[in-house]
Amino acid sequence: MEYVTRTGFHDLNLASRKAEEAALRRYVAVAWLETLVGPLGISNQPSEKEFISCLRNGLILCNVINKIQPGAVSKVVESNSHAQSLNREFQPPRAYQYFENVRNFLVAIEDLKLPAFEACDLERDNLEAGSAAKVVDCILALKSYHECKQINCGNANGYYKLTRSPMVMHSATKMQSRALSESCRRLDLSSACDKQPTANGETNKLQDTIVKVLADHMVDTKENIDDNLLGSFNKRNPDSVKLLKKLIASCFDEQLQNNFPELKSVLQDFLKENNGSNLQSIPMPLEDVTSLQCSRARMKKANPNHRHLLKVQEKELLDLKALLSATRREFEDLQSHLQSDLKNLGSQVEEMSTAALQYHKVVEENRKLYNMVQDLKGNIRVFCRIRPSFCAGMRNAVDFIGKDGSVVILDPSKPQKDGRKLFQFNHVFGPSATQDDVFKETQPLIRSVMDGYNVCIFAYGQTGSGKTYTMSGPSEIRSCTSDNGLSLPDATMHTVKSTSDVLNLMKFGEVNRVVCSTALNNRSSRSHSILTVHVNGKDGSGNMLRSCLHLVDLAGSERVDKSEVTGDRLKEAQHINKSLSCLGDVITALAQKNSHIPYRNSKLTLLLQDSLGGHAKTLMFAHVSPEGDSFGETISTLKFAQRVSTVELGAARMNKESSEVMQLKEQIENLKKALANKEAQGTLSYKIKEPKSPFEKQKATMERTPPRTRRLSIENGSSTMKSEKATNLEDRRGPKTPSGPTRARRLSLEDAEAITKQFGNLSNGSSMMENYHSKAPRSPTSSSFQKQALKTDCRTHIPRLQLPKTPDAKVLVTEPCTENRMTNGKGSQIRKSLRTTIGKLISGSEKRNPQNSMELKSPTVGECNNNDVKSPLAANTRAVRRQSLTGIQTSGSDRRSSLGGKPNESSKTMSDNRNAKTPPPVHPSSKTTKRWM
Ligand SMILES: Nc1ncnc2c1ncn2[C@@H]1O[C@H](COP(=O)(O)OP(=O)(O)OP(=O)(O)O)[C@@H](O)[C@H]1O
Repeated sequence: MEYVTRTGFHDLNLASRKAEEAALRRYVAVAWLETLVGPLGISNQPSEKEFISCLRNGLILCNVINKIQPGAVSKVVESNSHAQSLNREFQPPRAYQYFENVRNFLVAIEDLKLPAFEACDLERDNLEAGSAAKVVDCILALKSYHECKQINCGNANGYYKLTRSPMVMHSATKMQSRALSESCRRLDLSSACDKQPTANGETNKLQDTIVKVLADHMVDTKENIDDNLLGSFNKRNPDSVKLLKKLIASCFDEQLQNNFPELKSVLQDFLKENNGSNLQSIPMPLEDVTSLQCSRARMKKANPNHRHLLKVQEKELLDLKALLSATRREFEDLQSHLQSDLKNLGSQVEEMSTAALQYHKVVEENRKLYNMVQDLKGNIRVFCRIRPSFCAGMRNAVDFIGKDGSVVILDPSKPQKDGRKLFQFNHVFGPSATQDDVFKETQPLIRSVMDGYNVCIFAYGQTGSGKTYTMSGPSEIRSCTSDNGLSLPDATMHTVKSTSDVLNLMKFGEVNRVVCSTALNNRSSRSHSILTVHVNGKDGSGNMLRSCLHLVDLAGSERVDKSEVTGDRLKEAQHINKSLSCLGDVITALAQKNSHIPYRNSKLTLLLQDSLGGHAKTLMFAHVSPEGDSFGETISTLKFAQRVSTVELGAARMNKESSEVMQLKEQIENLKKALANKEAQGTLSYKIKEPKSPFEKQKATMERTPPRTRRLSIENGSSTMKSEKATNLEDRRGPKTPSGPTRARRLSLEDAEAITKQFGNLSNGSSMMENYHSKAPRSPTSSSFQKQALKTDCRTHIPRLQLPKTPDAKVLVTEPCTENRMTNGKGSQIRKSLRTTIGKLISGSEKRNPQNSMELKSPTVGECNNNDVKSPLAANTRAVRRQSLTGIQTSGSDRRSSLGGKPNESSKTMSDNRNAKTPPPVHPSSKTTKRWM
């Protein structure tokens, strides 16, 4: 083993020395040639290849020999650049011409008896071993000859010495070649190895392997391992990289890798820098340890900045690694935080949804409780408002206003004690109360409207007491219309979406309201004004809520002797007072719980029937003027208000329609359509002759529905213009007619009811507004009386079943006949389904909407219908039928009768039907008219 190692080093030494010597000789030869012919254009330490290339054209050689021995080569083929510039057509010499140069040079050399070489030695790119050395020897021999000739003054024969030993030349040119020697020595492996003691067996083994590979390489390439090799590494010469890889592959094994980690890292860095290859993919990187150590030492010396940079970079790398791991940790923390946050969020959302559900429940509960409180407070409430006095010097009739709703009125003409009268109301607004104060107290009722209750707010009081001011606000926007330009337009309904829509509509209504100056009020309203806001909405469960708000600004009662009105104004005053007197009668009857309530005596009371005796919530503003001379009117007003406050209304009821009812209605509509389609197809041949004239119509109706004629005779009988007999008849029928909510009203507002509304504080909910406008009072016999019939029931928006007016109704009437003629069973099924559905609807929630069903009158049905009514003339069947059509409840009613009776009395009244004895009618103009006029 020891032997092998020594041999290896010997070979390496030899090869290295040979290579060094060859390089040195080339160096000397080039240096000498340049002294004679100038720069050769190659490095001073040329490789063999470079050296040969430089001499290949023989030009330098010829010039040199001609300088030493003038005329040795007589003709030299030149590539003269000067000649090129003069002659544009100059052609560069061809290769064979250059060959002449070489040949002539070699002839001259032979003549001088100097060692020559072969011309082909200059021609090959791949040099054979020793071929370049021959050229170098030749040149160095020529040099010696020249030197000798110089020493012997031109005679060199026998004195020159062939300097084939490089060591001699080395010593001779020691000073010049110091730099080259240094660089060669750096890679002189043998000398380095000699200095490095072997650390252990593995190091020796590694060294041997490296030396062997390098020696082979040097032998192969005839080059020493010098800076050229390093240069070629830097130029990424594939040969040098191949060498390196060979070294790595052949010498480096796993164990060595572990023993020389530093070597490995340096080698990796080197390859990365110079070849871009990744040593990870190279199985065993290797470098001579000694050489590596030398390199590193050199690196330390030559480039301390790099070392520093490397250290800094290593440090940065470590920092980055630390940062990376810290970031990873942070990322993991964040991830876990995110997870927990998401969990929390989920649970919070769950909680929120639960809370939302709870909230809805609480809101619902709150609504119930709120309305319960309202019920307890009483569904009819009375507020008194006293307007500011206009006469500063006059004695005030209002003596005291208590915060508990009490007010003391003082008779100015009587001594203090006797003249004092105490009244108690739900609230009293003094002269200083603002509209805001009033609204604050009124607002809860608005909320009730949104909850589905019907609400009526009306202002009552003598003329000029401030009714319009309360209902419409301080804005004086009313316009006076000329006396003869009055009109009574039909009530119209408009969709409103915002407060401004409402206000615009109010302005529109105000224009139509008659206002004129009297001795008591220079802007006296000559009509009642009613603004109705219909609210439709859906609650959370999909139930439909329908409600309405009546805002009623009554025309003021006035003593005509005081108001000093004449002509049309006088007529207006009479009608105003008459309708107010009717209102008083109704209130009195309600307060006394009479079985008969004379709603029909006036359009006003008919209009307010639902509010006064139904299931609505009612608020009355009693307005009084504080002046002493109004004492009488004030007392009247307050007494009336007191009476109103004693009225017990039935429990307010929400107008809620379940989704089931809605579905049934929809079903009915669909069935109606299907039936109409059937008719259109001509399967029904029987048709009822349509009455043409109004008289015929009426007659037809009478014939078809004799009993209902009376119930539906509101158009005819409700007018105060009817004969007293007729009025009394109507009054008698009063208790027998359906109660408020079960009745559809057809009104002809022939009275002095110019109706205009104002409602500015509803801010949400979709609503419909009806404006009821009426002319100033006309003659009761006016021909327009019939034309101006208005439908005013707040619930009239529920889709109607106007069967008698539609082809469907006809079908119902002729049902048995048509059914017999049906050729297929489809129509029959449809009708059956329709009847079932209608039956369900009527007997269910539809009881609240009698107007839908009241028009389902078909007296002949019983006679013809074989399917549903077995005995058409049976009284009980008709009663049931009538009940279902009119919505009158025969039993089970838990509400107080709107007619003032008790629940069981009510039902008794119903069951007693028309045979019930009613109290004698109270003529509206008997007492109260006097009181007001
Ligand atoms: N609270 C009040 N504050 C200030 N002025 C008021 C108040 N109430 C009424 N007025 C004024 O009194 C006058 C009469 O009021 P208003 O027209 O409202 O009475 P009215 O009862 O509607 O009369 P009529 O029945 O004749 O129409 C108006 O000029 C009005 O501005």
